[in-house]
Amino acid sequence: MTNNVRLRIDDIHKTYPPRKRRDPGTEVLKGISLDVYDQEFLTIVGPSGAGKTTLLRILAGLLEPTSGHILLDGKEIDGPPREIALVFQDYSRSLYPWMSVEKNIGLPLKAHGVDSAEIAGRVESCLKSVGLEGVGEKYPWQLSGGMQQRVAIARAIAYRPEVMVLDEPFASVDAQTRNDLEDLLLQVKEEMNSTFVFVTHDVDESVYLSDRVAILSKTPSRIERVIDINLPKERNQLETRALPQFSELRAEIFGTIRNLVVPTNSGQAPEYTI
Ligand SMILES: Nc1ncnc2c1ncn2[C@@H]1O[C@H](COP(=O)(O)OP(=O)(O)OP(=O)(O)O)[C@@H](O)[C@H]1O
Repeated sequence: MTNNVRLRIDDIHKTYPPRKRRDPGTEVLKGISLDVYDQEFLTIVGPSGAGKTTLLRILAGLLEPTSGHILLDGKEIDGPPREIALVFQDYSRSLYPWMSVEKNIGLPLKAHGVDSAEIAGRVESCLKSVGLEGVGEKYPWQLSGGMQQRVAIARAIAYRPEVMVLDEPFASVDAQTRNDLEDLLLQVKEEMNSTFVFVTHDVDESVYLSDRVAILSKTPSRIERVIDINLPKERNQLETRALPQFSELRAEIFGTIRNLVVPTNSGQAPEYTI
């Protein structure tokens, strides 16, 4: 992580328009400001429905904010910038079932005019990076869920993005695959020096992966807190998660979210899902 700001989220407000008469609309984001530094891994967590996906879609240029600005390297974005690659939770919808794995990975490159020899080289090396050598000619439906999500990650990294934006990418895979994919992301980050913006419901995952964790408040949301994850840079599923600082950080994040959902003096049992 450097001190250079890669993405600036500047006073973003978002109100979804009314869906029917008398509906006042849904105010989701209320003044979100946050700098994302070059080469950092920033994770956004918060109560369910806090607007995490809304914020990611805005910063990837897929959704217009009601007001505010997103600056990438100091320039305002007004559509999906080519420097940003996206990975969503639902890999079954993000891969085209009628295209082979290699065609799926090469598609965005082709769309940007990269020549076919270069595409073939990048597809091969990215499949290798995600541990899927030799599956290029298969179709997504011939692969397990975890493998399909690896393909989606390979497609994003083939693009060599400056910024990778990932919305709960591991929510639909089993626990072991999830841990493997977490380590894969950290390895990709090291190799590519990219900046990562990640959303998860899993507090432990946020601590394990991140340099910083931003916690959104309830809707209409603001940034409630940003927590520095001062863990050793080298992460390891067994050792890192066993560190006392790891437990302290997760307790701090859980505590912050719990207080957002149930006031501490309410006497109620906490009822929240994140
Ligand atoms: N297109 C839309 N039109 C109207 N309201 C919407 C739309 N998309 C999302 N919302 C509402 O905005 C709020 C925030 O949704 P969003 O999906 O951004 O939250 P989230 O924090 O990602 O949720 P979750 O934690 O459940 O994944 C929710 O109340 C949702 O119902």
